[in-house]
Amino acid sequence: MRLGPILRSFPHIRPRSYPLVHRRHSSDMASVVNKTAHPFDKARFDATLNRRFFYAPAFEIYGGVAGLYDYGPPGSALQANIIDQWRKHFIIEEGMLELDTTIMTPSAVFETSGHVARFADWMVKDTKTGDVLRADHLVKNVLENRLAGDREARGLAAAPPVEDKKRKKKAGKATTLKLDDEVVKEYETILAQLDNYTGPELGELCRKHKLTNPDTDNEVGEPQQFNLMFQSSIGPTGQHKGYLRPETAQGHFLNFNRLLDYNNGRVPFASAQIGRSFRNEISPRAGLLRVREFTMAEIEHYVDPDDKSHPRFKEVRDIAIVLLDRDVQEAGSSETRVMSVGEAVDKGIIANETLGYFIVRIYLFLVNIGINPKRLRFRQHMANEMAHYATDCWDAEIHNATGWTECVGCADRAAYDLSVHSAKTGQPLVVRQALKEPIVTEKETPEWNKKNLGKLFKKDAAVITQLVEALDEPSLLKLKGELAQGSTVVKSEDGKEFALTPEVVTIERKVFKQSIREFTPNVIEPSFGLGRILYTLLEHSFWSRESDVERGVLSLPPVVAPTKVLIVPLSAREEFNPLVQEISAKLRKAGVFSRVDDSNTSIGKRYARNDELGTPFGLTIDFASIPNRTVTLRERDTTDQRIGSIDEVIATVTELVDGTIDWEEACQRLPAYDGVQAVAE
Ligand SMILES: Nc1ncnc2c1ncn2[C@@H]1O[C@H](COP(=O)(O)OP(=O)(O)OP(=O)(O)O)[C@@H](O)[C@H]1O
Repeated sequence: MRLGPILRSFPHIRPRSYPLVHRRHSSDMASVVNKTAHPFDKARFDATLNRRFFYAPAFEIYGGVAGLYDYGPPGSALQANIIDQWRKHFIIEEGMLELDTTIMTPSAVFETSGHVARFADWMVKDTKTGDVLRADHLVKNVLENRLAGDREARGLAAAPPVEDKKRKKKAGKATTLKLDDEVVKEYETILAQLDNYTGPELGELCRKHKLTNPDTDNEVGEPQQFNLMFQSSIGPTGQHKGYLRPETAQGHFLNFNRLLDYNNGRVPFASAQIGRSFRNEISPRAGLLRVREFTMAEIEHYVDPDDKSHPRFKEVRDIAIVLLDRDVQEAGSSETRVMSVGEAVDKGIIANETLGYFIVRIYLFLVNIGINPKRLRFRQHMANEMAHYATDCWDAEIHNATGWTECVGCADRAAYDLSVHSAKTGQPLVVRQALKEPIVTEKETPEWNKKNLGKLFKKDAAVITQLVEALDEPSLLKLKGELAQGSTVVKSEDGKEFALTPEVVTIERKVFKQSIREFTPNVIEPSFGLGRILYTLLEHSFWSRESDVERGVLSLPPVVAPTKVLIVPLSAREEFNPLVQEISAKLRKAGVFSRVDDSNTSIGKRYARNDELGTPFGLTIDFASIPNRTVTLRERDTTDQRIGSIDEVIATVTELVDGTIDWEEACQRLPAYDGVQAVAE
């Protein structure tokens, strides 16, 4: 993939900040750090996140509620740093207009947007226990399980586990059965097209393939729609229905006229918003990947429907991305291909330049914060899957222990939202553009004698005017000819006939000059779920050293790491305090977030604890530090240590955190630490 040119175009993504090609991910950690890494262990990973309080079930001491989580200190800091990068990458780099709109929304808004009628998933009920399952998830889980069982029975390499062991066991005897080749093909085809099925089709699949509730092995009933919005009421009367928003987008659209005015009446421009959204998910079981309350970051980019080119597209057109396009999925396959975004737009695979531009910008953002590009793909929506108004839609999917998960949606929503809100409220939500050259047109135009029209036709006058004004050019010409002969007849929809004469109406050819063009802009919408990104980033960053498999390391890039530097005094003796305070103050002044670990435990344990928290650098103050004013600098992934004067090391670590230098450059500045000074006690 060619990243050089694009990195030069977007200055805050510094090519030298842990260069993208050298990014550390759990899957290729061994080659990066030149040490042996232990394979990813989901159970150990989950235990580490829980122990270090990245996040935990909300209301835990009351038993918790499925799909609701609280973030602890490292999780909150990581999320804040991801948001900070998002704001720099999108809002600042692209000059977007930021919003903060309300969560509680009156019902009328979601009735108009279509959410009340259609923001729903298909659910099925266990016929005996009444347990509720999401229909498409049931099909996916059971078929994936059967395929995994088939691979096991054929003695092929076991597929990555799709569910935890307990559920897998419950999912039935089928898990170890060898399947017919045609059945395997059929299951694979169903899975490739899963998002394309309607509710009744999912019901048919359950019946045909005898798909039962994996927890109980009981049959399930017919799929029914379940609306995912949380309903509430606004005010004390209970008469004003409201909803917690399930996305932030409507808040953008309703402020369109003010935003347009703020942007001096010109398109293209984009609004951006980071905030909470709520979805009453049917059965959330996948940790942060499917929750009922989550933070979204959404962009609405307003563009001329007749010109969806993007002024900066040339900066990104050579960047290659992994695509899984619609045709491939509809043919029952999930084979991806690598293609430059320029080629994908030229060939019409991606609908337009603006959509292509945002797909690449999403890719760069994700890779910059530490997502492994080898586990990132863009999947196009299939025909049935796409909202009826959308013209093209691509999901950034990130691979993780549960498979591929949509983390960012990127859709061309056409003019749908602005048009429906405008029609409902009577407020024009349009752009008026002064034309450089006025458009001059000639057309046949009815000229009415209002006095005669009223006298002759009384209350029917309005109907007649409407009938004639609605005629197209050839019909008006025909009318003109008939009037020239003396009279004509027009017919209303209910069959009533009206005879017209030149005393009432004449048709004349007139010249019109149009100097303003009015249009409803189209909207390209990148929509990010920050919790899914945060979770997959943690997974991609987690690994264990072969020398200490019990302990994990989170190789988060410094730019998002919750704490950037750990200050570790070798001993808790008082004489270390002045240096600890001096170093802390200097790091604060340099804008580098640090923490001191002066706990009464071995230095190795303190480092190990902070490796699990993803802290990229450690500064050790030892007994030689006091007379020599030296300090050692440790890098988390390699565990290499260098030594230098306090000021030299602080300057170096500041640049490492900013991303202006990488570890190799730091090593050229600071000599290796041979351990001699530490024992000079
Ligand atoms: N229940 C959820 N929990 C966490 N994040 C979510 C959830 N639903 C949506 N998101 C995030 O919001 C983004 C935009 O929402 P969108 O409406 O496109 O998702 P979706 O298609 O409904 O997702 P899914 O098909 O997985 O339910 C998603 O890409 C995802 O990152």
